[in-house]
Amino acid sequence: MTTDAEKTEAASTEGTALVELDDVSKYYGNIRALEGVSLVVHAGEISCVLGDNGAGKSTLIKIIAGLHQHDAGTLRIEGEETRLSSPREALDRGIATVYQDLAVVPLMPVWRNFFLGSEPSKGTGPFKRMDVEFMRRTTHAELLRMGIDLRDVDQPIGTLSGGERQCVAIARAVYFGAKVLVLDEPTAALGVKQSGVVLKYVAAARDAGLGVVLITHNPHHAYLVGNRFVLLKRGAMFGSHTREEITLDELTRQMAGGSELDDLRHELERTT
Ligand SMILES: Nc1ncnc2c1ncn2[C@@H]1O[C@H](COP(=O)(O)OP(=O)(O)OP(=O)(O)O)[C@@H](O)[C@H]1O
Repeated sequence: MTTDAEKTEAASTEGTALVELDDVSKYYGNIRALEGVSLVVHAGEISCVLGDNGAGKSTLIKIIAGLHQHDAGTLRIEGEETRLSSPREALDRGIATVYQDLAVVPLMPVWRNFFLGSEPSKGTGPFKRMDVEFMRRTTHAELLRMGIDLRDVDQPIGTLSGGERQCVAIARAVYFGAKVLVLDEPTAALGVKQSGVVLKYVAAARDAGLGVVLITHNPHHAYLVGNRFVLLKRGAMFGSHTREEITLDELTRQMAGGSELDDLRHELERTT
């Protein structure tokens, strides 16, 4: 029997990838942050990047988000080879990044955070004629569309749980037209229940046709929603699998597989 994830993958892989990293490397001086890393992100799919501390996950995000440029290899966006020179350029090309420490203003209402940067007082872009009631209604409706019924959008966003704040940030990116969502450890600081809420929300964004890059160190979270899995360690890729190619047990084993022993050996070699 074909699962929903398999059907989504079969349909989406027919088109050009939204984002593709091919054999990408990045160095900070002598430090190898990434070497020979490849990743593909299709519409309607979640590509997970797994790795422990120092694996190169943040560096990979920064290349896709326009904060850093790669030193070697190729970045393609919708088939076109490119280098992103700023976060603004990444956003303009439909790539929205939601960082773990969300850029929200805790004392501002949820709806104001949702529309931050596009309020009527600033008169920017197509939103200059928006009124407050419209923004309140839209914030509520957009969250509800993805399965979150937030009754009071006037409450300060700081009163929401970490998981709910993540969902508001994701809903905002979707509403403002992102094609690709890059999520930096969205469940890292959350308990099981809140992680479930966020992962369900991420899957809803995927099902709405977005391509998602999910950065995580948790193979269970990745496997619950992911279509592809790239495994990083000390900047190098040590595995790249589609969902059909790997079981959760195998993914967990590969992530845990001798990692402590490897790290100890690495430290020993470095210091002797
Ligand atoms: N600006 C920088 N200058 C020098 N070295 C850096 C810089 N940023 C990252 N590094 C190094 O590059 C490597 C990869 O770091 P990166 O932050 O991308 O890993 P990570 O997987 O995100 O780690 P973590 O989960 O701990 O945040 C590490 O060895 C790190 O020390």
